[in-house]
Amino acid sequence: MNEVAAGACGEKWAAMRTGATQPDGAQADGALLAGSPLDGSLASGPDSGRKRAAVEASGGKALLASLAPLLTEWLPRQRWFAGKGRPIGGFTLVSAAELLPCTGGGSTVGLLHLLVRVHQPESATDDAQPAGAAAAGDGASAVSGAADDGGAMADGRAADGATGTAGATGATGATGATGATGAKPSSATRTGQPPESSDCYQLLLGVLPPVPNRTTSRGPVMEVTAVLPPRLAHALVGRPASGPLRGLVLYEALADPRLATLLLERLRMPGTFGPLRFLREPGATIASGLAPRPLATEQSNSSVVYGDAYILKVFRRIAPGINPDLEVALALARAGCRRVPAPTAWFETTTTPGAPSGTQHGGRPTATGHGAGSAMGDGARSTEHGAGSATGHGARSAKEHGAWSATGHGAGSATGGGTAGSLPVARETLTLGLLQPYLADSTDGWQYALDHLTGAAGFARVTDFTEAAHALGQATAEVHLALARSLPTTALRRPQIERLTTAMSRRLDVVAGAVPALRPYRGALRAAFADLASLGATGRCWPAQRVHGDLHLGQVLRSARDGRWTLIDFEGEPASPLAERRRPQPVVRDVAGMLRSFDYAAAVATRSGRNGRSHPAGRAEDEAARLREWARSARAAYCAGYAATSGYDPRNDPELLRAYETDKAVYEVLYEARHRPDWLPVPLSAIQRLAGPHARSTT
Ligand SMILES: Nc1ncnc2c1ncn2[C@@H]1O[C@H](COP(=O)(O)OP(=O)(O)O)[C@@H](O)[C@H]1O
Ligand SMILES: O=P(O)(O)O[C@H]1O[C@H](CO)[C@@H](O[C@H]2O[C@H](CO)[C@@H](O)[C@H](O)[C@H]2O)[C@H](O)[C@H]1O
Repeated sequence: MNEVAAGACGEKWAAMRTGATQPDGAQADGALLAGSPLDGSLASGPDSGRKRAAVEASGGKALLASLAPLLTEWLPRQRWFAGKGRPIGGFTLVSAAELLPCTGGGSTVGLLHLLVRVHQPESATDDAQPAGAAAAGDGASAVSGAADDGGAMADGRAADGATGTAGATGATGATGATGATGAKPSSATRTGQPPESSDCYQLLLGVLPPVPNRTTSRGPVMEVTAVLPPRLAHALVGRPASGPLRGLVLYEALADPRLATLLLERLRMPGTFGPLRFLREPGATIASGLAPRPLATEQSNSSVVYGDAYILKVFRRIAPGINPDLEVALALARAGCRRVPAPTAWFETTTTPGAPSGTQHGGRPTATGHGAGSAMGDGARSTEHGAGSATGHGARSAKEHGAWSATGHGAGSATGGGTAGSLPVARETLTLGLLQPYLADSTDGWQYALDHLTGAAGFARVTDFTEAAHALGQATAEVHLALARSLPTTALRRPQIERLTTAMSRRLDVVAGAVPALRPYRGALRAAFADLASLGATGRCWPAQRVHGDLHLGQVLRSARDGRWTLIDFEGEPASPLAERRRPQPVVRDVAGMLRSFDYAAAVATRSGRNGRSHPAGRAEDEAARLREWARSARAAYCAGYAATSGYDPRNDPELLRAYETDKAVYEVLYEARHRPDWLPVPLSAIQRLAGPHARSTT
């Protein structure tokens, strides 16, 4: 099995395959496996393409083929997997790196870092646009120079409608394998194939070595007896039946304190490791020896808390470009805003434009196109960041973005055979993880609100929450003011408002196409967008700026000590393309998000009942009225707090607010359908109300 070695990367995988435990009990050769972790030089250099090609032909392909059945079964069960309800058609290996050697010869656990593109048949939901952001495009362009066609595609899809196969490059990986964007439905249909889309996910897998369980005259024999200890049983991914990791046990690495600790160590001592770069904010220090614990909470990514001092968020669905969670938090922290936990450290990788086709398993072969587009394929406007490393992401860096956006990732692959370097496609940073101070004495707003609503000890009075909501409005306004000072601002005039409302309507159509329960309300909901469009047509103009983008009660932390609110998670709507999330938008977008969240909390409390018990029939109505009143007073207090700090009361913009609330509820229908189907009735109950005859008057 050594014959595949061509370049260090290939050798590595060949060695792994040689050394991997054989099912027949043949002895693994530990010496072959004891090499140091993959060398950063593999990620670049003159012959990296040759190495990549070799690996694609060998280890990467075999690895992916062996992981495919496991991932097909395991991924849909993950909270963070955004493709629930659609079959998985295939995978592309975007990058692979051993943070710890993963072969079976040693006695210690391995750690495998993967970026894997998951191909799924297209559903109507894949066309869903984040309406608010799309509309601000013109304004954003005025600042950043980015072109705006009002039609950015969802993550993972090429922008060019003529693209027959998706553009493909990869994050520079230790395997050098590349990822492929999914083909657009229209083009795929043209090729006679069912349309598909794809998303790139970050996986961190622990690799458990086999244990010696037999001794012969030649020494101990490794057999496939590796079993996860009971404390990690829930983290099992599976056991590959073939390939370089054949017979080893793979599991979710973040569940294992040893492996979670290793990640923190990498962040403590910044540097390049294979395709990964670990960076630290200048001046920040990170203590060692902090015990990790995975966070068990409702979230779209995966987080680990270290010794109650730090929290590391490992992003799951990876899009090209700096993640706004890092970008915005850095900008705010560097501008002196104390309402966000200042980023301490982060890790990232870089896409490689023009790399050869990816290592693909399953799905259609055409999905690994040869275009010069990005493997991460965030649509035509996803290359905004240029080659800037995360260290260069200063508070004003957004003003410099946009230079490459007009080239469009999809464009290079229009022929299905764009050549590397033939287009000025920038290398892009992909933010993979973010370490921030952990606010141990805090409760997130969602829990805090539910405690009030369900009458948990000390939280019984409905009125208690209004004070907190007022303070939350003030905190939101403070952050908005700081964002307006630090990052680009613009104005939304008639054309942008038209685009905004068109995008909102389009998102409504797409989500209704995917979630039948939404369909009966479509016409009535559209009225909210039409009212805003009419106002825009009269010449009304709204300021736009960088905002949080997905503000809700789960994104705010309240200190138990002094009631102070902190805002977290500036990632924006995870289901929306990154380029759109980074656009200036009206602050009302965030306000609407929070107002929807008060409604969500009341609806969830209604569903679960006080203290988790259902109500006697006679009291159910009283209780529903109490919860409605809770949401109404929280809403009023929040807006009043916002006005007190900023001088702008969002309630004075009822059309804008209603349009954004409606759009948010539509987004929530899609989000819940994709991530938490059980929760779908929550946004649907709001949809009913927003579509009802009183909707205009209740804003
Ligand atoms: N700095 C922090 N301090 C304390 N808790 C935090 C911090 N950051 C996040 N959390 C907790 O983790 C949860 C998920 O974090 P979030 O950034 O929203 O993740 P995701 O983007 O995956 O949804 C939050 O609701 C909060 O409970
Ligand atoms: O926190 P994320 O950035 O991952 O946001 C996504 O997931 C949220 C749920 O975790 C989702 O928020 C919805 O549910 C919340 C309660 O769990 C509620 O507070 C929000 O108001 C509601 O929108 C969010 O929409 C989604 O983007």
